[in-house]
Amino acid sequence: MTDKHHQATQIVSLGRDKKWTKGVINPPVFRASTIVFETMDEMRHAAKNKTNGEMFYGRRGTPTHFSFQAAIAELEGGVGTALYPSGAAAISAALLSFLKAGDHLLMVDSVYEPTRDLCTHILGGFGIETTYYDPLIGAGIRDLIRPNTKVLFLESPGSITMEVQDVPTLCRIAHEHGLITMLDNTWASPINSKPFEMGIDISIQAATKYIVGHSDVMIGTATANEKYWPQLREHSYLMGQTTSPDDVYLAARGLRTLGVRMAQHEKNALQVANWLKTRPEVDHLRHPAFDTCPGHEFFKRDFSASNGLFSFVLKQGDADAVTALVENMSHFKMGFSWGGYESLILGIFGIDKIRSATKWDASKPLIRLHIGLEDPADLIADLSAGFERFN
Ligand SMILES: Cc1ncc(COP(=O)(O)O)c(CNNC(=O)CNC(=O)c2ccccc2[N+](=O)[O-])c1O
Repeated sequence: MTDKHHQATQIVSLGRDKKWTKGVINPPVFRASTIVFETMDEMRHAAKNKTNGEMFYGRRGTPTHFSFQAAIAELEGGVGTALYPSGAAAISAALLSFLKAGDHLLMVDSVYEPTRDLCTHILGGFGIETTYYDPLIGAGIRDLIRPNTKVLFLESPGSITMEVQDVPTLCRIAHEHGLITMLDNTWASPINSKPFEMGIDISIQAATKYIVGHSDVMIGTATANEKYWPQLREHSYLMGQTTSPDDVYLAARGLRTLGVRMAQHEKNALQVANWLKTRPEVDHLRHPAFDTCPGHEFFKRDFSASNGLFSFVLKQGDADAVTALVENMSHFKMGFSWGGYESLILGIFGIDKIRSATKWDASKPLIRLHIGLEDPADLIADLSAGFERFN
């Protein structure tokens, strides 16, 4: 389990090796395509070391990238981190780095919808078959594994319906069959769960969210263990994946306050969630730290803290009532994404239509909240006024 004190110190110091920072606190922004060399020996040396932190060509990275990659890899507990222009790019690149025509992919049914669409509209076209599984399947995953199954993909918790998966059990069974395990670890961020300690081979972050923390950069990361890092790194490079050093600088800047921001998001969210529990309109909370959330027992075992993102289900309400609830808020804004300092609210419909292995009761509306850094009393007052409009 995470040593939170040591981790707080790690977050301040990681990636600030003088070979990259040149002595300044925040690694400078090195913008590059061409890197020039004085001699043929220098070029040969760079080519030989192009994959271990030496400058070779812009797409291989600059000290700005190397610093952030080292920080994320160490925080997640992996060997190497590849960077991508978005979380969705990290997901697609990780899958395409290891899947080929004829392979079979096991994908969690509660996955972020665009990931589901990637499987349907792109991987399917490449002859890669996807089977969706119940996020709470646990050891039952064994029955879905085929001779051509190559990857088991997890997202825990699911970013809308919040089911927490039994990651260690799923990884153990996947490895008995030689599968590669990939986890969309965005909700935990690199600090609130340790995917490689649970048996994950590749951990993916939509760093766009909590790592950046200010809703102003799109960026993704994929971190691999020793066995899969060379292939992830090289296949991502060959697919042309690269990130702007300016975006990497802003992500690295966000990383330094990740711990303190996440703690405040968690504290604020728990206060709002406990108030929602008292509301007669609420059927149940889907917040991993509450026992009404599927997989709550796995949250208690595998996570060191929660954050600001959770959902709740209303006992009833049609689209007009939900619209009245979520519109005209003073502090909650409606927007896709989460993990910034601002509070967001989404009334999400049609979840039953993006499920293949599980059933979703669409008669009860789901509201997803991202609890930001505002005063929780203001957020509760906002929601209270929303319920007045709802009723
Ligand atoms: C768990 C997880 N994993 C990957 C990504 C993609 O990251 P990126 O945005 O940097 O590409 C995300 C992005 N999250 N974005 C959101 O939650 C906003 N919602 C949506 O984009 C969306 C899209 C289609 C349908 C429904 C939703 N929705 O969540 O409401 C994520 O939540």
